[in-house]
Amino acid sequence: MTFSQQELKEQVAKAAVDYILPLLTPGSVVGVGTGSTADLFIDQLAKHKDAFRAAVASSERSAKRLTNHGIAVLDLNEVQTMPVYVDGADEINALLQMIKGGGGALTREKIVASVAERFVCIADESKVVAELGAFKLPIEVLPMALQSVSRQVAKLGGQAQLRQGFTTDNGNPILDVAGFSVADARSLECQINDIPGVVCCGFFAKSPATVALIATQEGVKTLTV
Ligand SMILES: O=C[C@H](O)[C@H](O)[C@H](O)COP(=O)(O)O
Repeated sequence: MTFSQQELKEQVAKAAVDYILPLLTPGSVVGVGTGSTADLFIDQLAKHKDAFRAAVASSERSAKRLTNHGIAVLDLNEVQTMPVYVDGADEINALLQMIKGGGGALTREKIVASVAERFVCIADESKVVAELGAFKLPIEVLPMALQSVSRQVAKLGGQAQLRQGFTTDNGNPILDVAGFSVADARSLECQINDIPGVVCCGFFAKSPATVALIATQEGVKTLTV
């Protein structure tokens, strides 16, 4: 029997809830990511509403899904710490460094994750890569800096393309950048962050995941560094 990608995502969403439940108390706030895998995690988390107090969402989309399940959603400014942040990824390597932002939520994801004690990445095995970079790197940019950032990105070896018809929850456009050589994702993340006008880039390399739960045809595997 071969599991579909959707079934693998469902399996890892369930595994994520099993993983985080021992970390929660009735007063805990859970950090919640964005995307199709995070959606399934929210659906599973909703079965355990008594195990925690509330959630902080990394997007309007996730906030709505949480609220629809009757889970209280707090503004991040109301929260000092969270035991865990759970989110998907577009790519993840053996160091648990990721590319995120395929859904455009990268900036809020990075912010919410930074407040949590652990980042639990949940993904199906198609997201695991030897080297980051086949997935175009999303960069959230201030509108006035689209062209200047694109030129700076070209100097770093990337070809930037505006994500058409899309603005983030913060009201900004996204550049999707192909062609980077990503031998050192951490260094490249810092270089991109330093470009004036960049709000956030989709590398999560300086602060990788704490643990990755990866759904495979042989079951959910737990990866740590
Ligand atoms: O902005 C979107 C997020 O970074 C997602 O975590 C990422 O795109 C993975 O999404 P999915 O679980 O739908 O593949």
